[in-house]
Amino acid sequence: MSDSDGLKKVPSGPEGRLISGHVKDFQADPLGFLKRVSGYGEVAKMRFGPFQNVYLISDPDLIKQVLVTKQKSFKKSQDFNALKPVVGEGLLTSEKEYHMRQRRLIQPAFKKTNIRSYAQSMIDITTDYVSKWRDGEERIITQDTMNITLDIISKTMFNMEFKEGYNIIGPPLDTVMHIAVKRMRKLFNLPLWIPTKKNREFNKAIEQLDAVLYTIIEKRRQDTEKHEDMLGILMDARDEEDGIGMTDIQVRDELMTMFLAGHETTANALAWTLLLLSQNPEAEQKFFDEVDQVIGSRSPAPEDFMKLTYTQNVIWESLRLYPPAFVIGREALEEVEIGDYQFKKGDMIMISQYVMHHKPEYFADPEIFRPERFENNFVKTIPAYAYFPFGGGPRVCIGNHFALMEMVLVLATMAQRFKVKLAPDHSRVTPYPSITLRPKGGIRMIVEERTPL
Ligand code: HEM
Repeated sequence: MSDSDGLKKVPSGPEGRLISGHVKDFQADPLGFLKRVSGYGEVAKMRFGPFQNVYLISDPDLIKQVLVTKQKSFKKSQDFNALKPVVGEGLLTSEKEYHMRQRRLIQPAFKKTNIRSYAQSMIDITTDYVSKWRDGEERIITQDTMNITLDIISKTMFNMEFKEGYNIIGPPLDTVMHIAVKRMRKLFNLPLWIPTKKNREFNKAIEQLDAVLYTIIEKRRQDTEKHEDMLGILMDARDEEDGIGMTDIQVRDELMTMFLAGHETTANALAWTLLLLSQNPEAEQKFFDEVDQVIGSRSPAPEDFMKLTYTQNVIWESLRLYPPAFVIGREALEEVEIGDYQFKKGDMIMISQYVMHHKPEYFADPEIFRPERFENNFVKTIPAYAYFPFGGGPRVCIGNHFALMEMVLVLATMAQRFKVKLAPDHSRVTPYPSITLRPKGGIRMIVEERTPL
């Protein structure tokens, strides 16, 4: 059986507006809207603008088909084009053979053994950062986690120190991100060569970032010493098949991609985790007990990561409730069957980690923060792609191990000295879906000194 759209099974969905379809509903409350739409079934239909059909897929097996088994029939959704002026043809935005080649070249920088060597920087940066915290002071914790993760990515990528890194890259990166998010959300953007105020601001910030990155690359090209940071690994990488390395433009695109993909996601996850721990005293106590038992009063060490198993589960549970990447988009490159559904070339597919991670079929009491649920290989007991904070298939997050290790070590290093609690006059913290899922308006917390056992 097939309907007029050529679909074998016919998805339903909410009534949309005549011209704009569901764009306004999505923009007004992306999370609430996606949750509502998923109620229409494993595949639900929406429309963005007059002609763009969009389907939300909320079944683990169908998700696996899109991300893994039939991934060749899809490309990343068009909204990623808004990021191209920033990240060029970096891993996040490139496609097909080009993407596969870049991924092969970059993968060694993320091998577990290499990530281990970044672990000490993660600990040192956090230790140094929290050494300036004062007992009882109120801090904007979302800003702190952003500073720490930006510092970590600057240091592990090209050995750049925090002040240097943040002062020159932070402000233009903020401008670029702010405008890029707006461009991603709009149905239509004026081309960047039209000199509107926003376009001029955007282009200027990109020029500033480029100036910094090309100077660093140029310096490295002239430097004969071997460097163990990510930039060193990227610049030394040679393709197994043709023996060719990356051009300066490719290195620049990949560095910008790592900055963009590699700090805001982790910063938000850390901020959510600190909030969740402060709201769940039992879990918080278990977490402190583990940190005290494993690390005590000595300096944290990279090997502690493997022993901090409860802390790892705290992170998994936080990524479940507030997945920083809350939705993945794909566009069909050709007619393709997914389960009993047939999609047409140009159809857009949405897959939402936020929706899937809150489903009671897979997660009992889905709104409750319970790190223990991840014990005993829990993820293996639910269908693959019911839980996937880092995506899946050939485009799975390349920084997944890096991020997990970073979050565990940052959290444990902080907890060794401080406990945080929400500022008493704080209103309820709600998620704000920007490119990543941020705590709306930031989080202010009081930091209290604690003494490890
Ligand atoms: C909690 C932290 C993080 C989360 C939740 C996260 C999530 C994701 C997800 C869901 C994707 C797949 C997007 C898609 O399929 O469309 C992705 C891709 C990517 N992530 Fe992450 N990420 C995190 C941290 C990082 C870090 C620390 C780095 C780098 C140091 C990084 C670099 C990348 C890159 C380069 C891609 C593109 C990979 C490709 O397409 O080949 N991410 N990330």
